[in-house]
Order: sequence, then C-alpha cells, then structure tokens
Amino acid sequence: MTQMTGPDMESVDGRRDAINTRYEEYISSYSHHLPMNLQAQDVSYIVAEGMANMWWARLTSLQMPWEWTRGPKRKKRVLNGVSFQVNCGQMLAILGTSGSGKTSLLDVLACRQTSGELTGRITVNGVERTETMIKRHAGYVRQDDRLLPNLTVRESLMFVAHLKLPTSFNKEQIETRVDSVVAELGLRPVYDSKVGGAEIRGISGGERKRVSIATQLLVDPSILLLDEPTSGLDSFTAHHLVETLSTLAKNNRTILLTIHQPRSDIFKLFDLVMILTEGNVAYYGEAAKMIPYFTKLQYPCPEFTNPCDFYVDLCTVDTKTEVTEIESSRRVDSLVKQYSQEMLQNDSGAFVNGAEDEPTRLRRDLEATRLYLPGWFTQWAVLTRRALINNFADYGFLLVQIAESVFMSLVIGVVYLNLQFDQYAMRDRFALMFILGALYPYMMVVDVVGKYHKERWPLYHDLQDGLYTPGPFFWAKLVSEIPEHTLFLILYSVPYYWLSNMQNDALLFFQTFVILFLTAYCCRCVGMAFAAVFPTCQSATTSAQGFFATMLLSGGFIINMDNLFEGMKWLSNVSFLKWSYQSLCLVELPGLNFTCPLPIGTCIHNGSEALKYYSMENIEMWKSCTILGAESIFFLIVFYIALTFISQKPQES
Ligand SMILES: Nc1ncnc2c1ncn2[C@@H]1O[C@H](COP(=O)(O)OP(=O)(O)OP(=O)(O)O)[C@@H](O)[C@H]1O
Repeated sequence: MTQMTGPDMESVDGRRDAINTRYEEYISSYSHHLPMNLQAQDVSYIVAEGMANMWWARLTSLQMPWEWTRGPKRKKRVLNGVSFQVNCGQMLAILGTSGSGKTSLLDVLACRQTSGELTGRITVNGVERTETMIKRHAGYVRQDDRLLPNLTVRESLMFVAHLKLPTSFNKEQIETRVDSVVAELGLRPVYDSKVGGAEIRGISGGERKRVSIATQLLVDPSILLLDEPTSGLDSFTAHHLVETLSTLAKNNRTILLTIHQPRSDIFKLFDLVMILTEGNVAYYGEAAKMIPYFTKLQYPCPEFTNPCDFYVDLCTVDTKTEVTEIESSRRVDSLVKQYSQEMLQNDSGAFVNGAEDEPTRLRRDLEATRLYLPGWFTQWAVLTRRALINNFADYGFLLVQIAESVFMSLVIGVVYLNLQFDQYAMRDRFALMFILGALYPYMMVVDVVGKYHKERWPLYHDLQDGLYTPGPFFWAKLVSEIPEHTLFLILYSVPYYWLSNMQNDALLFFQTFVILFLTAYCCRCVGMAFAAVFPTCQSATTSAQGFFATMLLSGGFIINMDNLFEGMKWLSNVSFLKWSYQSLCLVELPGLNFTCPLPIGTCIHNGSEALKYYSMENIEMWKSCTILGAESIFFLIVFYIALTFISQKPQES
C-alpha cells in the first residue's frame, strides 16, 4: 500500500475542505438537496427468537442471561428477499398488518437493527449505504416521538438545530433555518406553545408529529424515513400530514413511510406502494398500478371498498380458525410467489447496479469527510440549557418536590417539637439526626428514578441518532440538577431546625445543611445509577429501595455498631446513611448539656458522653464528608458506565 505524502496529502486535505464548504453551502441553501435514490436488493433479515437482547441487557431486565434450549436456536425471518427502489422526488408507502416487518425494514435501512443477520444489498445512488452516510443524509422519524414535554416548539427546534447544524452556522443562520422548517411544516401558529405530553396538555398529536418531522428536516436530509407518522391521528389530520410529506418529496427528497391501512384519499398521494406480509413482498410498484395488478391475479377490489384495506387483508394470514388459517396461508403464499415471478419477468435492469456517477463519488467523499459539527463543549452547553429550561418549566413536578421537602421537614419538626435536655430528649436527639439523614434522601431516590425513566426514551433516540454523546449529557445532567437540588435542600433544612429546638448557631446550621446536602446528593446519584442500569421504572425503584433499606439497617441507629453482626460490619462502612447520621450527631451533640433528674441509673451529662455511649467518640467530620463525596462519585461512575454501555431503551416502551 502506498502512503500519501507531502503534496498528495495537501491535495486530499484541500479537496476535503472544498467538500466541507460545498456541504455547508448545500446545507445552508434550503432548496438545494443532493438527489438520492435508495435501493434495496434481496434484503433478508433473520433474528434469533427470544434473544433480542445481549446477556447483560437481559440480566438488567431481571431475565436469565442465557437461554438453555434443546437443539439449535429458532430463527425468525423478519424480512425475506425485499427489493425496491425509491428515487428522489418519490414517496413510498409500506403497508402491512402488525408484525409484517414494516418497522424492521425501516430500522434496517437506517442501520438501526440491534441484532440479527442481514443479507442483501442496500445502496444510495448505487453506493453501498453505510451508517455514517445514513446518519448524514437521512432522517428517521419514529412512531413515538422523543420531544421534551416542557419545552415550546421553538425551544425544541432551536436546541436540535444547535446540536445538529455545522459550527459554521451563526445565530441568525440557525434562526433562519428553524424558521424555514417551521414554515414548511405549517407550525407557525404553535411556534410558542408547549409541546406537552402524557401529563401536560400541549399541542395536538398531529402537530407533535410535525414537530418530530421538523427536528429531522433541520439538516435538510435527502432521505426521510417515517414509522407510522399517521398513527393516532384523525383522518383529516392524517391526510394533511401525508399531503405535507408529499410536498416534501416533490421538493427533491426521497420519502419512505410505513402506514396501517390508509384512507383512499391518502392512498392517492403515494407514488409507490409496497405490501409486506410476514417479511415478504406481496406487491411493490406504482400506487396507481396496484389495483390493476391484483385484478389481473383475479382479485379485483369490490366497489365502495378502500383498496388498501382490501389488499392488506388479502395479503394477511387469518388465524381466527384452523380452516381460515390454512386457506389464507395458501393465498398469501401464492400472492408472494406470483409477485416474485412477476419481478423476475420484469427485471429489465431497472435497478441501478453499481454505476458510479459524479454525485455518487461526491457522496462517498462526503462520507469520508469530517463535518465540523458541534463539539463536546457546545453539546454540553446546549444540553445544560435545555435541561435547566425543561426542569424549571415543569411547574407541576417542581411544586410537588417543593411541597415534599417542606412537608417532610415540618413533619419531622412537629414530631420532635421543642426538644428539651433531659435523658429522654437526649435519645430523641439521636433519633432526630438519623431520621433527618434518611427520610428526605429516601424520597430523593424514588423521585430521581421516576424522573430519569421519563427521560430515557428521548435519551435513547438522541444517542442512537448521534445527536450528542453520553459524556456531554452526563455532565449537563449533573450541572443542571444542582440548582433544584440546592433549592429543595434549603427548604428541607429550615423548618425542622427551628421547630425541634436545635442549637441556635449559624455555623452549626450551615454544617448540618452541608451534610444533608451531601447525603441527599449521594442518594440522587444512587437513584440515577439504578435508573440507568435497570430497564424498567419498577425494577429500578424496587432495587434502589432494597439497597436503601440495607444502608438504613446498617446505618448505626437501628442497632449499636458494637452489637452489629461481624459479617455486616463491612456493610456499615459503606452505608452512606451511617456516615451522614454520625456526622450530623457530631455537629449537633457536643455543645449540649443534659439534666439528670434521677439519682439512680446511668446518667449522660453532656453531648460528648452521649457520643461515647453510642460508640461515636472517634468519628471525624472530614472523614464522613469525604466518604459521602466518594460514594457519590462511585455511583456517578456507575451511572456514566450504564449510560455508555447499556442501551437506555426503557422496557416499558
Ligand atoms: N430483534 C428482534 N428479535 C426478535 N423478533 C424480532 C426482532 N425484530 C423484529 N422481530 C419480529 O419481527 C416481526 C416484525 O416486527 P416489526 O416491528 O417490523 O413489525 P411491524 O410491521 O412494524 O408491526 P407494527 O405495525 O405492529 O409496528 C415481529 O413479529 C417482531 O416480533
């Protein structure tokens, strides 16, 4: 292999720079797309049944990591010899009943299949498509959108634009791009409305779909893949949306969408149609030729019947009874066979076979060229801003959290109201220290797991799309949550302090606040780590609660450290609740004197004696705080590793 040197290298660099400039020119001039034809030849996709996840993903779903089966594993042919070609300016609708392989086909085209064996050839302008090429030139709109509910349409689009558009774009250019996409998708009337979601009322379902499409259109992709964009929409909105997609296709884009039995007025908007049945193609061709094709096969569409409904039903195995299953299976097999024979007869070289033209070479060069997309720091800054706005715009959640921290503090304050200095109150002061460090932090774990599970779905897609990497997200999450964490802790730290008659000293109050802050932060990190490791909210909450209970039992209050079973002692050393409890006692107790009304029995005269009585005389404050900090870092590392190596797809979805 010859190595390029000196002038050769310079000319390649010069060429790359020229290509970058051309790409940025192309991306900044909205109406000049690179025309792209997408072609699939004999594409088959086989998966091992029941083993959709890797062993570690199965473990985290509380499933057996390996499957023991007698004989070879059963394989499922999700796609079987699928061939088609969609040219620039055309819209292909992929029809079929549930489970026919529509989503899998889009996943395969978009390089998003997570497992399985893929054969056949997928090309873009005659060149084998690669993940980089698809990421750069195709947009994929999934069935479930991934929009953050508390942001407005404008904010949602601006944040994606800042993450997706090349760094050469200035603020005005970004705004112009967002404006033109908003205009193209008719989103002006809802520009400043909240997106909304399951819990917050926002824009309508159709508008949400259009916002999802808009996020993909920001970089003006040449190919747009949409998985059931009309699902859940009324027929008028669905028609309007497909009309918009048809206009987008006419504007030199290549569009593929999956759809369940569209209305006849929607059907008329498609250029090409494909009917899939159990991974096989039963029809692919011009939409206008579908009825004549099936009529030729002796299946004319009855009068007043929607042709899509009729032909999708015709190509479906009816499993209602054994008789209908046998009969419909025969029919479907015969339709698939007849279609493949038709294909063989008509295969007159309509598919482009590897002929490389100038745009194709340019495309390949573009793929090889590094685009100057926003770097680590920009991603972090955009994500931090987005998270801060999303956190503080979620008034409902914020109010609940505020109420929770004040309420917990008031309850503790009232239970330990105006503690005195007798022997009983001395013991109550220890109990107060323990409950302070355990009650709110427990709620913190549960809240954090719940909140993170709401974020997992958008996060999963953003990471898959390469919108940003786990690193910037991780740091953005840490930074963006500090303000609310501080606010909640201030609210928690005040009421009980005055109600329970703790030492009236500013320094001691501040020290207590710092310990509670660290303890609650450690619990926040525990929550994030468990939420990112476990795929369901329930498994994450249950495991985090179990872990918290273990920390609580070995925390040094429920049982004296000296009496703790030897085998559990190591556990008490990692119990963040123990370090929190002991350091809180160390701050509050030493300056106190206790009365001894009874002349008989053991009497504890002051805080130092009390600490000795509870085996805490050798505790050092700095050590406790360092351990709390170190444990937070440990759980943050677990969180980061989970973010990086475990797919954040929530199992609920
Ligand atoms: N990785 C996988 N492992 C196991 N089975 C899979 C995998 N991917 C797809 N399948 C199976 O392949 C079939 C096709 O799934 P796909 O999601 O593509 O169907 P669909 O036509 O999009 O259905 P729907 O309209 O309900 O979304 C289903 O039976 C599905 O369970």
